[in-house]
This record gives sequence, structure tokens and C-alpha cells, in this order.
Amino acid sequence: MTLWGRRPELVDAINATGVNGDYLPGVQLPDSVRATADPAVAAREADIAVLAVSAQHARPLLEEWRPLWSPSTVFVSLMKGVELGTNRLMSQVIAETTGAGPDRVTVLSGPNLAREIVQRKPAASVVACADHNTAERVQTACHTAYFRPYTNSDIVGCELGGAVKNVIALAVGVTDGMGLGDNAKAALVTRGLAEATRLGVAMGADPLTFAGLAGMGDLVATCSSTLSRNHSFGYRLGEGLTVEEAKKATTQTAEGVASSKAVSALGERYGVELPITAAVVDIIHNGQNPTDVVDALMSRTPKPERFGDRGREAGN
Ligand SMILES: NC(=O)C1=CN([C@@H]2O[C@H](COP(=O)(O)OP(=O)(O)OC[C@H]3O[C@@H](n4cnc5c(N)ncnc54)[C@H](O)[C@@H]3O)[C@@H](O)[C@H]2O)C=CC1
Ligand SMILES: O=C(CO)COP(=O)(O)O
Repeated sequence: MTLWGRRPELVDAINATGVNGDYLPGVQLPDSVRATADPAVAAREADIAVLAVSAQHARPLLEEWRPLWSPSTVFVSLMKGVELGTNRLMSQVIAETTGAGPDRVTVLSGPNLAREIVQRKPAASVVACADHNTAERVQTACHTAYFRPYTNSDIVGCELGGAVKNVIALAVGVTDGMGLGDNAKAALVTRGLAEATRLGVAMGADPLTFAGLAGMGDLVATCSSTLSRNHSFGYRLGEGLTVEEAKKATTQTAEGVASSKAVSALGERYGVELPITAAVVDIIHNGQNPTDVVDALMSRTPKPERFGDRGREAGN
């Protein structure tokens, strides 16, 4: 297995020590993992290419790498974000920049905090692809004694579940940082799931996907774990840090920060109300105070909980 990294000094250190000290200090990588700074070397023998850069940086890299892939390479996206500007899901970005058809583009998503997986703690996940044979191939490739992937044909639902949960985790982080309690957290998780489901259904996803690992599963893990960068970022805002201060304090990618705007734009495009996402955008991108935003969220017009109840579709 070949790992591509953009910094030659980190690549050399990984090859010399078997440890990726900048991202997973103290974790010994399997002997089968070799690192390279040359994307052509990484792509050359890649039957399966696993893509895990931050979502906002994926397109330029993939465009640069377009000539490197074999016509049969299968792509696996681990990226849980929506591209700003185009509002494209990562599977769409991959298809556009590699020319791969739907049978070669897959998404791996679920409650998969990296730090727990490298410790070989048990985890389950979903491999989504329009083509069941490809999904099964990737499922077989990543199935281990501690990692159990399921297949799903609903790529939009799985991908959106992963992207929207990061936005909801930011919101939960904010209320946790403000000390607003577990009732608030449970309300945000539950209504956040309703929000993701509404948007997903409007985009053609199966609502049941959101009750699965890529929906509810990932939402629960991310909103309740101190390992989550999105939750931690929100927590810092809730404690009173500015957005700039929270960005400085966050060394890794918190996808929901940029993706909240793209998810909000998808809501507008599909005519779906996304009040929690709008609240996150107000705090992170519109400079609003978390206390005012929580007050505004709570004082919205009362609504039925369920879709279609009393003849109208419920918002949050
Ligand atoms: N860490 C986790 O627990 C999980 C992460 N993910 C997803 O995986 C994706 C990557 O996340 P992490 O690896 O955790 O983030 P990270 O912040 O640890 O790593 C991001 C990687 O992208 C690289 N990168 C950043 N800007 C770049 C650029 N302009 N050009 C090339 N490379 C660039 C960085 O060097 C780094 O290696 C995200 O979409 C995240 O949502 C999904 C499941 C779990
Ligand atoms: O996606 C994740 C777990 O499934 C990781 O969440 P964070 O990006 O918030 O750390």
C-alpha cells in the first residue's frame, strides 16, 4: 500500500520510522505501508485509490493527477465536505476530475474517528456506490477484524450524512461550550438528523440511509466525542473564542466550517429549510453572537415535528 504525502520530509520520516508523527504520533503503521511524495508513484499501481485530503483542496489536486490513473482505478472518498462555490459532493468532484463513471466512484462514510481506528477499536462503516459489485470489492478490501463495512447503493445519502453531521457537530460544540446541557445536545442531534434527511430526500437520497451508520451513526460519534475536530471547533466558539482564534487553535481539518456555507446553499437550491445550518453560518461566517443565534433558533415559529403533519412539511 502506498501513501502519498505532499511534504517530502514527512514522507521520509514515515519511511524511516513507520510513524506519521504529525498526524498520528505514537502509532506504528503496518510494514506494508510505504510513503511517497510523487503522486505518479502512488497512482501507478493503484487498483483502489483512497482520497482523504480536505474537501476544499480536492479539486485542484485531482485535476493535476488526472493523467496518472489507470482506466480501471476505483476511487474511494473519505472526504466529508461539500465544495464551496460549486456546492458539489466529493463523489461529483471525483467524477468530474478523473472522468470515472459511477461504477468506479465510491464513498466510505460512518462513525470512524481516525484515532480510534488506528488503535484497532471496533468500528462499522458504509461503502456506498451505484454499482454493487464495486461496493463489494471495496468492502472486501477494507474489512478487518476491527473494521466492519456495510454496502449501500445510496451514495448521495451517505455523502450528505457525513457532510451535514460536521455542521451539526459544530452547533453541538457551541452549545456544549456554552454549557447549555444535554437536552440541547439531544435536540440538536435529533433535529440535525431531520435537517440532513430533508435535504437528502430533496436531492434524491433514501431517508432510511440517514437512520444508518453514515447518518445517525456518524452524527452520534461526532457530536459526542472530544476527538471530533468539528465538535472541538464549535466548543471553542461556545467558550467565547472568536472564529479566527478557533481556527488558530485547530490544527487539523474541521470540514463543517467551510461546508456549512455550501450545505446552506444546497438548502436554498433545493428549497429546503436548514435552520441549524443557518445558525452555524450566522456564527461562523456572519459574525453573529452564539447567544443571540441560540435565542433566535428557539424563538422560531412553532412547527409540527413530522414531515407532512397537519398538511405541511415540518422545519426545525
Ligand atoms: N480524521 C478523522 O477522524 C476522519 C476524517 N475524515 C475526513 O477525511 C478528510 C481528511 O481529514 P483528515 O485527514 O482528518 O484531515 P487532516 O487535517 O488531518 O489532514 C488533511 C490532509 O490534507 C492535506 N492537505 C491540506 N491542504 C492541502 C492542499 N492544499 N493540498 C494537498 N494536501 C492538502 C494535509 O497535508 C493533510 O495531510 C476530511 O474530509 C474529513 O472529514 C473522515 C472520517 C474520519
Ligand atoms: O468524521 C469523523 C468521524 O466519523 C471525524 O470527525 P471530525 O472531522 O469532526 O474529527
